[in-house]
Amino acid sequence: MTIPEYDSVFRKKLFADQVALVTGGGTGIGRAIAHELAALGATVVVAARREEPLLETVAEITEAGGSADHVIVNIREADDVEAMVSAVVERHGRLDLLVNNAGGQFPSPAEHISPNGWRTVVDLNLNGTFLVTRAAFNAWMGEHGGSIVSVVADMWNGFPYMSHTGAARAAVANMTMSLAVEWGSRGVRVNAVAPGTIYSSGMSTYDEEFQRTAAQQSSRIPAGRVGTESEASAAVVFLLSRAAAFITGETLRVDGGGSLLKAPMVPVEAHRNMPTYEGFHLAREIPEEWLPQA
Ligand SMILES: CCC/C=C/C(=O)SCCNC(=O)CCNC(=O)[C@H](O)C(C)(C)COP(=O)([O-])OP(=O)([O-])OC[C@H]1O[C@@H](n2cnc3c(N)ncnc32)[C@H](O)[C@@H]1OP(=O)([O-])[O-]
Ligand SMILES: NC(=O)C1=CN([C@@H]2O[C@H](COP(=O)(O)OP(=O)(O)OC[C@H]3O[C@@H](n4cnc5c(N)ncnc54)[C@H](OP(=O)(O)O)[C@@H]3O)[C@@H](O)[C@H]2O)C=CC1
Repeated sequence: MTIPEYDSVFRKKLFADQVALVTGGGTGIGRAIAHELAALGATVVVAARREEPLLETVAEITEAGGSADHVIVNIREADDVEAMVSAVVERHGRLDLLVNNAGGQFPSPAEHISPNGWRTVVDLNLNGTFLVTRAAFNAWMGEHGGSIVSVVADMWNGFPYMSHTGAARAAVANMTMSLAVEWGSRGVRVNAVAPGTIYSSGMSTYDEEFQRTAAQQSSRIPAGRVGTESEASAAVVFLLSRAAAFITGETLRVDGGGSLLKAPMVPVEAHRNMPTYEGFHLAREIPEEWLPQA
């Protein structure tokens, strides 16, 4: 299927002569970011574990008149990451823009997450993001400057059934602030985007019930709906661009206001398993009708 050139709201040659690396750039949000950056003049390298989606995205971008290629990488492997960043700099002579988009997790009650399941999700979303960021800084940006945006998640106020990824993404938001301070003097801006529920290819990795709940809960947020891949991409592109030249260390929410009025994605059951504390013998007893009707 021929797809038309990406219809970005930003101006055409915004990233002319710049080189961008987008991890997870073969699918979903990453694919949209790769398309948008290429449509704005960047040479885009997409990177992930599976070659087929990467090749498809590269072919689409090329067909639309953009410049792109791909690298196979598992961002959980430090050697892979070093090789990926070296390949980008060797092939294209520079690395101006980095989008840490690769990531993911599985929904699970915390008590059922195995030690290895926890480690894997933290390894992917926190350690992998750090490894790629560090490699990009050491190979190019530390000397020449650059702009980095990491995709995190709506982990504000906790992330039930997603405790592993919530912890890892909150850590990335904190790392973003640390690196913004450490690397400001090197001309490197470091920001993040925190999407709410985005109707992306990633959603189909979840079972039907999870997807149904996510859609239903999203209709109860201020925007009244889920978000699109392009809405996430536009925020990433803005933060990468010179329009955000005075923004660093920020995590921008792209969630239709959902994090302000969070509709829980898991049922919160009525119960009486948290007894009250009475430290004062004249304390008023809570009337029966104010207690949960289990
Ligand atoms: C509203 C939603 C907001 C967010 C949306 C999105 O992010 S959309 C984007 C969505 N896109 C993505 O998420 C894409 C990227 N995500 C992924 O590739 C996987 O989710 C991954 C991060 C677990 C890595 O997978 P991998 O194949 O490389 O890992 P592995 O096979 O080596 O397993 C390692 C450990 O994890 C355990 N385990 C794995 N799955 C489950 C499960 N369902 N249940 C329980 N446990 C599970 C597995 O059992 C093992 O532990 P064990 O048995 O040794 O104790
Ligand atoms: N959709 C949503 O509602 C939300 C998404 N996000 C985050 O946005 C990002 C993009 O997600 P989305 O597009 O929706 O989903 P996708 O599942 O389509 O994207 C995840 C991408 O990450 C890549 N990836 C996963 N593990 C690795 C790895 N170890 N090394 C290299 N690449 C890897 C995958 O490619 P491959 O498997 O080939 O390696 C894939 O391209 C993710 O970080 C996701 O968690 C955050 C909040 C909400």
